[in-house]
Amino acid sequence: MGSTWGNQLKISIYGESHGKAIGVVIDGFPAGFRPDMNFISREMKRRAPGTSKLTTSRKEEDLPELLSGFYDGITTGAPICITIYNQDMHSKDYEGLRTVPRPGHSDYTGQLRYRGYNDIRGGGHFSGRLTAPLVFAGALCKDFLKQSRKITIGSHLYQVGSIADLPFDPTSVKAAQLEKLQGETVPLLDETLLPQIIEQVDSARMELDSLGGIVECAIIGAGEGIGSPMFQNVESRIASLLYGVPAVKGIEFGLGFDFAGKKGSEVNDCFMLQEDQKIGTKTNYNGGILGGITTGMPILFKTVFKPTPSISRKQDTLNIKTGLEENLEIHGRHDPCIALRAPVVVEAAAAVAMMDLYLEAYGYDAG
Ligand SMILES: Cc1cc2nc3c(=O)[nH]c(=O)nc-3n(C[C@H](O)[C@H](O)[C@H](O)COP(=O)(O)O)c2cc1C
Ligand SMILES: C=C(O[C@@H]1CC(C(=O)O)=C[C@@H](OP(=O)(O)O)[C@H]1O)C(=O)O
Repeated sequence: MGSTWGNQLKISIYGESHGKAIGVVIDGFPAGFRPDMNFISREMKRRAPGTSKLTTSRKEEDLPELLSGFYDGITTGAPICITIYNQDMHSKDYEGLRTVPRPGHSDYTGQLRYRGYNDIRGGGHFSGRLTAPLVFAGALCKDFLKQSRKITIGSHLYQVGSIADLPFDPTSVKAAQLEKLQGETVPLLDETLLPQIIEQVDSARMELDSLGGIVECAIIGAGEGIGSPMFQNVESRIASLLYGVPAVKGIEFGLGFDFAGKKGSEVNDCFMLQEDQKIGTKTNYNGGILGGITTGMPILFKTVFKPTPSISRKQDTLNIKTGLEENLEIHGRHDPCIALRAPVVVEAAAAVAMMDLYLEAYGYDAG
């Protein structure tokens, strides 16, 4: 069951991009919680496709229908099941891709794995569309974590193509800053970069091409002492969810790959007593995690999204029936830069992971 994840809180994502519906079953969510449905619908809108020329032109409302797990707007403790009906499918765009697979997408490997029975339309279950139910689960968890533990999760576009934003300050990210970013269509720390970003993404699109990008995410208020060695550590819980998101090709915590060129004396986070008399560290190169367990400092990580594989430019591929190389021109509706829609998806993955860790640490009836 590749689409089920979790220990205390289990999520199971179902559906295909051009099937009737997509959705999620969430098992283990605490009873007695009244979610803020306006907040959840705002989060769904942050991810939804078809909102500008910088996204795929497929138009979906992404309105979740609540099928179970709520009574009078309050969670009952029973499994929560939500469905999002697909509305705007152009399945003709995908004819022929079984024989002539798209470079960089799942057409070829999906067939290998499922002996040709996979639904290839719109990428089927491999589609980025399956992040809509993940965002629902994430929004529910984010709301719970905020209300019951004052845990805040937010992110910004750290890089789009060749344009780099400022990084978060690793020792002093603030809840208000993260909440402000959640309200932005293109969340940036240096907002003056927005026109350049729009121009770069649009020119990639005009050149029938696509761009990659990096999302930097921060979790604050998670507290200290959460997580367990070795395989239930905070990094692996967050990363295992994020690697389930299509187009994610790398994640780094704290200084990440830049640790390689540093000396221990430069990057050991020295302990100190903070203003509130809590133990903290003077720096936060480890991104708030030591030994897989939270230190109490902000948790920080970056996630890289590859450039959208479906580009309109003519590409080489193989006709897997004839064994002959062919040219492929993709005529469909695709994101010129997945990273632009990804911040809310990254935050959702972080929220589900933190909720699972939180229930593990504090018990099922916590909150
Ligand atoms: C929010 C989101 C939107 C995406 N939009 C597209 C798209 O429009 N066209 C496309 O080819 N891939 C898109 N992708 C990425 C593909 O689904 C992904 O590259 C493909 O399933 C292969 O998986 P992999 O890149 O993880 O190897 C999107 C991914 C996400 C998360
Ligand atoms: C529908 C969404 O994005 C889709 C993700 C996607 C892919 O290959 O991942 C390919 C496109 O699908 P279609 O050809 O059906 O328009 C995107 O539009 C969504 O994010 O909700």
